[in-house]
Amino acid sequence: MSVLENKKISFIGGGNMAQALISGLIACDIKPELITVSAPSAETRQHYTEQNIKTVDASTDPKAAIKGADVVVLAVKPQVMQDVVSEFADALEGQLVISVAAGLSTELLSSMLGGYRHIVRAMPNTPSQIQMGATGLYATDDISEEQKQLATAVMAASGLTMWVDDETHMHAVTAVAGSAPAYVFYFIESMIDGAVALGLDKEQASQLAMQTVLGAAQMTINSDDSPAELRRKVMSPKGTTQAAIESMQANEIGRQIGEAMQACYDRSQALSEEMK
Ligand SMILES: NC(=O)C1=CN([C@@H]2O[C@H](COP(=O)(O)OP(=O)(O)OC[C@H]3O[C@@H](n4cnc5c(N)ncnc54)[C@H](OP(=O)(O)O)[C@@H]3O)[C@@H](O)[C@H]2O)C=CC1
Ligand SMILES: O=C(O)[C@@H]1CCC=N1
Repeated sequence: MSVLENKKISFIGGGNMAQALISGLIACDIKPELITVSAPSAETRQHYTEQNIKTVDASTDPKAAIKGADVVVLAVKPQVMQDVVSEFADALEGQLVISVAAGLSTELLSSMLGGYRHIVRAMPNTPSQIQMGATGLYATDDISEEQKQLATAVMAASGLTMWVDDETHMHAVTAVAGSAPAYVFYFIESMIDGAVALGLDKEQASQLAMQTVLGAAQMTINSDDSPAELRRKVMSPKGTTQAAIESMQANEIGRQIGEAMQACYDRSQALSEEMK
């Protein structure tokens, strides 16, 4: 029997990340009737009503999503987290709380929730929408093995899950998973622009770039070779790929990606400081 069987899961916030995770749950045959979304705007609520998901008007009845829930997923922006959770913190009665907010530590979340301790921190990414997500998870010693299994099941509906045992590693998870789809989209955008500059039309350029990234990513998963070895197998000596890779190396693209990830990591740390 699935850990999620008959579990009621409430989402506080119904934006991009909530929708991605809900899509995963529904694809795993979780009944929409067991899911509730709390959001202030009628437009967002309507979007979920159309999927047969229960909704709650966060501005008039913020505690309604908490009552009877087994799991409460906090999916609002870090900057509004304190205001949002203070509306319902005193209604929590042992539910597992999973926060997907960037930067906010379990200690800070606990203090925002008036000392509540059943909190798991998760950092998913938007490919969760197609069950191809990658989620890092962290729990304090207050979380039982059963609660960890429940948190794993909620997030695994959308893809890969990985627990870290040092909370500071959640900043690195954000840099390599949470924010990282955006780097790949940016890379694809740039490849399309490059191919258009070289004379292909946009449709041709898009199809070739997207299929190439998909194929290369799948190869890194299926192959016993490391990404570096796979790269070398494309590079014929004095061939076309060598010319491209040498251009990238001359421009220190690898170092620049590392710097971008450091900026992501630093911003994740700074968010936590700003919210204190
Ligand atoms: N987007 C991503 O790729 C990722 C995001 N995250 C984290 O997920 C969280 C949400 O991000 P994202 O989904 O992108 O943000 P969005 O802006 O798409 O969604 C935020 C949601 O919060 C809702 N909201 C605002 N005020 C309240 C309130 N008082 N009560 C209930 N809901 C409220 C909004 O409601 P309404 O629609 O009605 O305005 C909206 O649905 C953030 O903390 C972010 O760090 C984590 C990993 C990846
Ligand atoms: O950009 C952000 O802050 C959020 C967290 C990770 C992905 N999106």
